[in-house]
Amino acid sequence: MNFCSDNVAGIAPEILEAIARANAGTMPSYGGDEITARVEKRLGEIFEREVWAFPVTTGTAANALALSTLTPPYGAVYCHPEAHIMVDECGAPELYTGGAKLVPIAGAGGKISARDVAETLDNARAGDVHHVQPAAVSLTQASECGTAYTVAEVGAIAAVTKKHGVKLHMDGARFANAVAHLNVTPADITWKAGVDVLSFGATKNGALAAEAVVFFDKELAASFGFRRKRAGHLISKMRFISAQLDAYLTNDLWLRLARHANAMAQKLVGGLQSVPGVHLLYPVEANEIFIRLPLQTLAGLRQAGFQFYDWPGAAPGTIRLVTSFATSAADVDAFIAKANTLAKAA
Ligand SMILES: Cc1ncc(COP(=O)(O)O)c(C=O)c1O
Ligand SMILES: C[C@@H](O)[C@H](N)C(=O)O
Repeated sequence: MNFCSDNVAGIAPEILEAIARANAGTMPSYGGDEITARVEKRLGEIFEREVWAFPVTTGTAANALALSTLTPPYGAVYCHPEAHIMVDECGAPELYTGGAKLVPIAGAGGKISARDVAETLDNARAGDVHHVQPAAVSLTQASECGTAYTVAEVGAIAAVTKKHGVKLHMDGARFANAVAHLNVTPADITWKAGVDVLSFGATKNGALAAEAVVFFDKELAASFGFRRKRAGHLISKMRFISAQLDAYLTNDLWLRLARHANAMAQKLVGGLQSVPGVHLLYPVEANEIFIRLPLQTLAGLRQAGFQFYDWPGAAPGTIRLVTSFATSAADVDAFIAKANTLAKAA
């Protein structure tokens, strides 16, 4: 069983069927099709307001291109040191913004605080020609540590960014998992709290390759289509990306898939509490678990065929376990049973 990432899971059957259904006949290309139009309308319904939505095929493209609308090339984009845009996008944000600087703001559990954002922006040397200029803050929801920002936390950060004339981006590669955990409305945790643009993720939660950059500000959205095309991310047969999002957003499939992934993570972390030598690093508020286990136990789990990442930069024995819509209760029970057997035998 593979707990490396939700990226290792397949495609939710409803989404695969939607792709096949979209394969009937011809449709206008480059997003001119009816499915793409329907997706933007559906996102408006879900977010309870008009939105400007642009499908892309990767979360990295969603993040980097979204940020390119928020900052000049001499700008500063503030994010957590473990943010995906900082650590795992190979310079795409820097490339597509024309060179903006990613500036880390530390914070516990993968989250940054309004207080630290305020202190950073208060001391950012705005107007000083020798310094990058504050332009955007990026939050990851759910975070790279498997935690979720509350509505109040997002709102407090947004109050600071707005005071400083700085935009607020949300990396929502696992947005569904956060919404499912928090039990809030998509509107409350985004634009109503002050978010300007959301990378709305679907790939990790059952899509083949589908994300949507969702703008809550028409002016910010105005240049995105050109930036997407220039980056080579305007998909000619867009209907097949949009069909994934259409199915994802139908009958709350996106939330049902995320709820299952989150429930499996809760089952897993609940079962692991009894394993001798286990140490949980962060609260489990989505579908990612960060734990430390004895190295011998980890070796035995790998020998038994379980797959998971050693977490880079963390203490020896620290691993990440990620559940998905496809994780079964039997998968979870097997991991817990094996971990217990190995730890007790050590
Ligand atoms: C938090 C987060 N943001 C963005 C991404 C980027 O997604 P992609 O790998 O599709 O570029 C990932 C990838 O898993 C991620 O974990
Ligand atoms: C790159 C890797 O971290 C990926 N974003 C994941 O969460 O699995």
